[in-house]
Amino acid sequence: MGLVRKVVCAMSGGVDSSVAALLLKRRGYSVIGVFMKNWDSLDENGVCSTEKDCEDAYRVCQTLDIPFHHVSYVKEYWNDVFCNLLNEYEKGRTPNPDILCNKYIKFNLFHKYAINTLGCDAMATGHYARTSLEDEEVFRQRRAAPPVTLFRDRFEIRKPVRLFQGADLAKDQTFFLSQVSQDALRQTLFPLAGLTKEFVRKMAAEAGFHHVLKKKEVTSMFTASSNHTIHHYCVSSFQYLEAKPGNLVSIEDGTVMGTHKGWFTLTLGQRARIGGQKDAWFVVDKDVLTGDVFVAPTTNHPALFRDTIRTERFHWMAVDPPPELARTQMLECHFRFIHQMPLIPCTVTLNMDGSLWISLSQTVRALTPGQFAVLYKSGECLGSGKIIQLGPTEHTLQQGRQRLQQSEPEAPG
Ligand SMILES: Nc1ncnc2c1ncn2[C@@H]1O[C@H](COP(=O)(O)OP(=O)(O)OP(=O)(O)O)[C@@H](O)[C@H]1O
Repeated sequence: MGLVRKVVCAMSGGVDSSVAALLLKRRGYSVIGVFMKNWDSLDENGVCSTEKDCEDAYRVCQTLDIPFHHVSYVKEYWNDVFCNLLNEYEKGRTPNPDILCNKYIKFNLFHKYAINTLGCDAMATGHYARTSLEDEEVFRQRRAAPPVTLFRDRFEIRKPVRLFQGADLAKDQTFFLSQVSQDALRQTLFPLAGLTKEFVRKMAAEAGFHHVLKKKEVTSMFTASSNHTIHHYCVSSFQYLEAKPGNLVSIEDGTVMGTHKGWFTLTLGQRARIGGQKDAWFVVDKDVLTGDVFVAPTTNHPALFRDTIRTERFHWMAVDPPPELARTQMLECHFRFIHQMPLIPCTVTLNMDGSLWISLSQTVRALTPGQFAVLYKSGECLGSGKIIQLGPTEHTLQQGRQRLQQSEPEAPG
């Protein structure tokens, strides 16, 4: 193998990927900056924000004196991500476009473009995340091994590459990377792995990237800090779905409280606007067959809380389930289904079909089908699986207990 030191840096025109490119260059790699266009969108002034971001990425490349390319995945994004979103909505689920974009576009098509078309040895992004290979590189770099050795090892190491949280836990983005393939992970560098956002901003200022520092935090097309945020961004997809109006039904006594324009416009835990009601009501369930959306009064109603979910076949970052799970069918680890939500201890059971039952140590509000259950153990992101089934809510359990008490025969005497 000849000298393998070419790296494509995915550049969004934001601070993080600009500093990622700067660090790669300082580490002695031959860097190519590439901007990806996934979506045609106009801001409130009718300006295409994608073009502005592309221009910003180009200016950073000029400052760094590295080549710049741009690629369009608008068609592929539409087919692989957007249509996937529409399908999920039709099933009554709330999807996560960011995770799907990383899986199908950035760490699939873009990865292939970097390796096969541009002939590079690796790709890099400005994500705050770390892989096990990065650790080994750091170890070797301490012994002053040249980059050529590092890359050769990268291809020759057989053991699976693992994904870890980066040094800045407040910016941890492993949640969004939890569906990425082993092949792509093996050939990806995360130059910001050991840095904090604060330090990255300082580096950007020192490097003269003032135009990217001035921007508001640039994010991928959708960045979701909560179920509702994702949902808000996805509203644009509703125009492509057939409106399916139905009733808003009280979970407490079955009373019809009002109507809705289509259940896909409502997600679990979201406030349902019901005319004539003094108090706030929240979506707790949907019946895809009848179109009924069930609602409950108060944001902390027991019908919103549950502690068990089932996922689709789970995607393990390291390909196979952890040995402990394969051996005993059980694993103690941590769970999150929303980016940056505090990790919750859980017990995981592996099913024959590769799906998981996840039992949480506490009830969680608005666990939502379509979202991804992401698992962590000691700072490692183990992977994720789409939530497809929910366990009983506190409300169902309370009702069950009441019925049981009512049906119990009176004690004799
Ligand atoms: N349009 C794009 N073109 C090329 N790469 C992109 C694009 N959007 C995102 N990326 C890559 O994905 C990484 C994560 O993007 P995301 O927007 O989720 O996070 P970010 O922390 O705001 O990153 P940045 O500050 O670089 O925009 C970016 O750092 C960049 O490497």
